[in-house]
Amino acid sequence: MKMDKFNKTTSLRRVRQVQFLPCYQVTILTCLILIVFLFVFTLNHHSFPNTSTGRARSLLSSSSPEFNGGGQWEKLVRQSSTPRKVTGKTVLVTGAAGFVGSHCVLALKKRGDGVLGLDNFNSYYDPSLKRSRQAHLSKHGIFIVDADINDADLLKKLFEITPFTHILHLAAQAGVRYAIENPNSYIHSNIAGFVNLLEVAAKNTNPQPAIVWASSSSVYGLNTETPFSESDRTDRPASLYAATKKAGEEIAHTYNHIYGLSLTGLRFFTVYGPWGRPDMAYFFFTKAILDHGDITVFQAGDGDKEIARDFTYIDDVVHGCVGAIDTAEKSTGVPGGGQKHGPAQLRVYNLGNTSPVPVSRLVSILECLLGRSANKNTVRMPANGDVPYTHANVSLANQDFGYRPTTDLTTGLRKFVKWYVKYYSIQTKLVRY
Ligand SMILES: O=C(O)[C@H]1O[C@H](OP(=O)(O)OP(=O)(O)OC[C@H]2O[C@@H](n3ccc(=O)[nH]c3=O)[C@H](O)[C@@H]2O)[C@H](O)[C@@H](O)[C@H]1O
Repeated sequence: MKMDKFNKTTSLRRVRQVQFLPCYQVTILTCLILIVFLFVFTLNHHSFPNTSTGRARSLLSSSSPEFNGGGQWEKLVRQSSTPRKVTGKTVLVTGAAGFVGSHCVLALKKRGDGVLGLDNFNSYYDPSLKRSRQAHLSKHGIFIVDADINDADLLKKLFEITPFTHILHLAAQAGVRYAIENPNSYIHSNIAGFVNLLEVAAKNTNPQPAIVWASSSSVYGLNTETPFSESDRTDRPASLYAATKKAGEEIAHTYNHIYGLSLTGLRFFTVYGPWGRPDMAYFFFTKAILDHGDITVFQAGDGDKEIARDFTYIDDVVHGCVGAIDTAEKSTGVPGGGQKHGPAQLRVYNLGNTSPVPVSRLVSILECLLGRSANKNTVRMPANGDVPYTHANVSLANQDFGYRPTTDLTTGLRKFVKWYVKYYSIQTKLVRY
């Protein structure tokens, strides 16, 4: 390539300059290159592992407890719980691979909060569904620690790594009827697990977090006056599940009184939606209708009264959980569990839909959406802990944090069914209903 005069001269000068750079300049240049290299290397190793890489993704969705405690594990804990926004909260969500937990984790992360999940991935229902939720969340940089809320040392370790501002405690043994089969599971999770979490929050954190936790509409038990309000009596639970949730509310009062923990109980009303729980009627009714199986619809009284539930769509419940977190006041206790500085916030709210629907209507909606009839049997409600109806008055949650449910059952079930057939790869034509 012919070089013109200008280029030739310039290039010769440049070559000369390079040949005769004084030693000190070469040294400085070398140091600068090294510093840049070190900086880039460090950045790569301290930035959140790119979850698109197999190893990072596998760590984020790691199922093996041995990751609890190692350097890489600690880094995942720290990165997942670091807020993206300066004003972001740092929330520990227990039951994060559960139905309500996984939806709340995603909502908090998306708005810029730091979120760390914790879940024991038990086999109360299909653990693969929990693992799928975990994989879905890991794409958003959310780490779920595989552990049980009864593991005090693990909880203390997490608080050593991250000073969580809030705990959203959703881990529990759910399900009204299962308590007949496995009562101890309710004691393990809903009583011992809750007390363990409160013990760590009260005595092993600095500062103490504010806690929002899942109570249940079932605490209204055999009440007959509707709609149910938070000030109604709750001393007639109809199931062990309800009794453990009621006990949770009393335990919350104790830890609030002694240790100054800020505590907010949320009484969920039959929550449903995509990524839901297979142990709930709307879910297994859908499966049965698609599989041409039988479903049993309970009837109250002498088998002649409709049973109804105030079915509440998951997105409305998530808004309620976030609202409760955003209006939670700080705890007033001191590290180590000494004398609290003053009274701490203690609240309880209904999160329902304010419009109960008979179970038979739920079945009709599913039949229309799925374009198939159900093989329905109607039986008198067994003595299994179920109650004839639930109906929420939500004026308190609306007043305190703007809770306002907006999803009717047909709309919500349409979204659920759409998710269901996709998740389970079912080839069926859904009806626009
Ligand atoms: O509000 C709550 O706090 C609870 O809500 C949910 O309990 P439930 O309201 O009982 O929901 P779900 O099992 O879907 O039964 C729905 C209806 O179908 C009736 N039902 C049930 C089974 C059946 O075979 N036939 C039937 O008619 C049954 O009698 C009921 O009337 C959560 O599981 C629980 O963890 C808790 O969160």
